[in-house]
Amino acid sequence: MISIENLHKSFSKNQVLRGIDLQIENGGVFAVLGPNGSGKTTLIKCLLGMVIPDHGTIYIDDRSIKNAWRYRQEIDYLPQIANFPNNLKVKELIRMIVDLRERKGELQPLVEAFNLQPFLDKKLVNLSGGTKQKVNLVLALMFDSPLIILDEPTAGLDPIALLHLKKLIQREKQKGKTILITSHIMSFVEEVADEIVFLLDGVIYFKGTIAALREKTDERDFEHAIASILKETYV
Ligand SMILES: Nc1ncnc2c1ncn2[C@@H]1O[C@H](COP(=O)(O)OP(=O)(O)OP(=O)(O)O)[C@@H](O)[C@H]1O
Repeated sequence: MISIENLHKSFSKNQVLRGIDLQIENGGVFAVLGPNGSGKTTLIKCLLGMVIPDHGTIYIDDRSIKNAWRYRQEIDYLPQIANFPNNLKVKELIRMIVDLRERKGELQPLVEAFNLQPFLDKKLVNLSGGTKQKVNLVLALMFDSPLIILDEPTAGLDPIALLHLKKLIQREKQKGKTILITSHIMSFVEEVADEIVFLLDGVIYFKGTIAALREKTDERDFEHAIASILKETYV
């Protein structure tokens, strides 16, 4: 279980997280939502130890992550923007990540799902944006960790790849894993998420099911429910 208590993070005068309290139970798909710049990636990076919070504590399975690092071995992560050396071939990149993680990983079914076989000998610089995203998804899903964090996983994917991604997320969920996702694609969130966590003004505005959000906002569907919250912030 992830437990976050009173988390604060500012970048100079920009107070991004202003007291996040959040509990994520083990098992299920949780979508972290919020407008651009609301701090979704910052929150995720705090969980991964890539951003150090100014204040507050994060526990994963009852252990504080402060000054710990081993816990990261049990997390698979798809960054929003992955910056790998462009002159590497896809198969070289995969081998490098396998070596770094010192785990074997299950590669072939994912390569097949995303139809990446023809690209394994190609350099990253020569791949399209969507193909790069498929490679990054393979790297994020191949290690069978109990916690998977996917920052904007649908970015650039064609409809077939999107279908495979949804299937893979369901498959990982059925194994009892906890999957955190950020996305601005509401139809995707509606299909895959068990619960949503909505970040607004640096705090958790809402955590619960989509049905509960519809009720809270008195809107007939998910997209309108989200729009009604966002409208308040755009005024
Ligand atoms: N390393 C950094 N240095 C300075 N400011 C940063 C840094 N990282 C994030 N920020 C700022 O923090 C705020 C939140 O950014 P973050 O990327 O967490 O938002 P987000 O909710 O993920 O946005 P989006 O939906 O656009 O991906 C933004 O104003 C951003 O400019």
